[in-house]
Amino acid sequence: MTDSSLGVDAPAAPRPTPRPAAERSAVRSLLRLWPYVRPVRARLCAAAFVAVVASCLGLVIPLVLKWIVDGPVTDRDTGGVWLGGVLLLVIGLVEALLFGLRRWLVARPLAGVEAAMRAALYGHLQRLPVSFHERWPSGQLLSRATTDLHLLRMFFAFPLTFLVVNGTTILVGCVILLAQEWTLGLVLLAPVLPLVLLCALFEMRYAVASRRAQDQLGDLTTVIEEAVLGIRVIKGFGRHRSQARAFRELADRVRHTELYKARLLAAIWAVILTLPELAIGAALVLGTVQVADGELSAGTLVAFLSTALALRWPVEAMGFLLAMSNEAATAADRFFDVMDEPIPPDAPDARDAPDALSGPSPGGAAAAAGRAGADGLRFERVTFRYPDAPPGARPALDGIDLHIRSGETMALVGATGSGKTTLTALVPRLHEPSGGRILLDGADTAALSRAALRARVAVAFEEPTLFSATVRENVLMGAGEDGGDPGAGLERALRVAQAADFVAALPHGADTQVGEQGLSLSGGQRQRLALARAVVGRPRFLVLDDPLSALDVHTEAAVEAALREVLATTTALVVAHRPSTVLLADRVALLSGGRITAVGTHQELLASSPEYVALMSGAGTEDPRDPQDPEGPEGPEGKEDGAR
Ligand SMILES: Nc1ncnc2c1ncn2[C@@H]1O[C@H](COP(=O)(O)OP(=O)(O)OP(=O)(O)O)[C@@H](O)[C@H]1O
Repeated sequence: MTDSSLGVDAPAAPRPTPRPAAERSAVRSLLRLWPYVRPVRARLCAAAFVAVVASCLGLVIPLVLKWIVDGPVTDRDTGGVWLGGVLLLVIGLVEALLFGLRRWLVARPLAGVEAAMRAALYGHLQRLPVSFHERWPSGQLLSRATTDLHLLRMFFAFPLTFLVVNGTTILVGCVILLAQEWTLGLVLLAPVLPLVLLCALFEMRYAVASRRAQDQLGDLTTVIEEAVLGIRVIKGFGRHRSQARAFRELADRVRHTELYKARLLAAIWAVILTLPELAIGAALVLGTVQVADGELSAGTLVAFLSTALALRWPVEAMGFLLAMSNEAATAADRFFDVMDEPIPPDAPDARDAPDALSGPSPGGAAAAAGRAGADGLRFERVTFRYPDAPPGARPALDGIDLHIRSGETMALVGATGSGKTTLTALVPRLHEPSGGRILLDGADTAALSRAALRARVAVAFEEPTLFSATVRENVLMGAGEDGGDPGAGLERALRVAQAADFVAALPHGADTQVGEQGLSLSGGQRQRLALARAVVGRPRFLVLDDPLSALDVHTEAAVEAALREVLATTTALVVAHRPSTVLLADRVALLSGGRITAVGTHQELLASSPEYVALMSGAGTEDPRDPQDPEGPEGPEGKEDGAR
């Protein structure tokens, strides 16, 4: 996610580069949507058929007119004229009814198609790895899930049908025109070739502009979203003016692109309107001369011109239909940009695969922690490099060897940027190690399905995220499916996290809606709820990334006292910055420059590691490594090797 909350220059958020226009085919892009349209194909075809019939019925009107003019009018037959009038009325009514039927046929199924595509996109986004979400601006994803899918529904409902309907109507109309008087017909058809060429040129240019506009709209969505989420920072630093300027610049870019699109559309529309009008004018002059020479009946000329005029709307609408189809093709490309992102392969589900961790449910963690053969959490030569790290930079984690015995609590201590958060994120496989392996009770995490892994490992991050749901729902998110009595679990978790009192004081207790990101709660309250979520499922392995950083000293002491009870029955890795948190642990691992440089009890490290002493006294807070330096400050041999 980009941080442009305080941006002054309205930087365009990074986004995947679209394919060059030459490689792109609007038809190919739209054809990829077939699997989603397939279930409603019968309805769509029926709707298109009904619309074709309705539209072609409109072409019968000139033929009736010809009959009225050459027949009853010439013969001064009033009854015949009335009959013709009634016939025209009936044809008009049937046409209107058929168009209404078309709309009814597509409305509901297409809402279903849009919902199915949105569900597929959402499901895919949930399964994509964290590295994808770090790379993609959230606004780009939001605009794909909303604006682009809406454009696609509009395309199925309107342009898709009417490209077929209008195409068929124009074809049938041309046959009627040629059949009535082929010389006049040819005059009318003269602009077809230049029109087709101009439309192709328009299509190419409009496709590029339309992609640009939709991407810029995504960037704008990102800025709006960040401005809303970061409203406190913006107000706090008085940056609303620069923020508004940044927004205006981006909005201006969108406006320019939209104006360019409008100019393109106006140009093609002018051509589409003018050329056929000129042709109709020429045919009118030629036809009148023919009628005057007696080569053509007046009725035929009336019918001919009425047919030509009836074809005006189908021809004129082509410009809009092509523009809308192009926007839909762009929306399809943007949809598939996300859907084509590969989901990392997962091991078979624990139910199907032999699972080295099979045994008690998460609720039986106590037994598991102490049971014979349980090996705890083991890192073996684990290396991790962020995909977007500068080339030549040292990996964030480098050859980590660490063993947390079953039932043990290990504190992870290190300067800012030393890799603590990265290491904790590898356990639930939020990132995949670049090398080495991580074992849970002897089972390689890479061989476990993500579902099985996450049922056993619970995490609480320093930055606690709460969802717009009740306290109960937020906390029970951490309970397994088979987590026993959720009420009792919730109570216990809230008690451990010292959250029971403030939750009871909320207007509806645990059923209080905590709002988007829990903004109505204090940082410490949110952190305690996140901690409750981590412990509610009685996980066998607990990973806590500095979970008490936002608490005051008294609350922290109370949480620690209650947390001891939980930690006694689980295998835990706890990132700690303060001595009070470190004291929760049996042993401490010191992480420095992405390497474990010492392991021991708090007292042992105080006696043996000056870096640890500095960290605990608050003196050393910044990791000394230079990300560009491949060997780090002490070179490859310079570290104490006390990891095992
Ligand atoms: N998404 C990322 N892409 C590239 N590099 C990253 C990314 N996230 C973190 N890093 C880098 O990896 C290193 C370790 O970061 P990490 O967040 O694990 O440190 P930390 O020890 O948890 O720091 P802190 O105590 O401040 O939370 C840092 O140099 C950081 O700049």
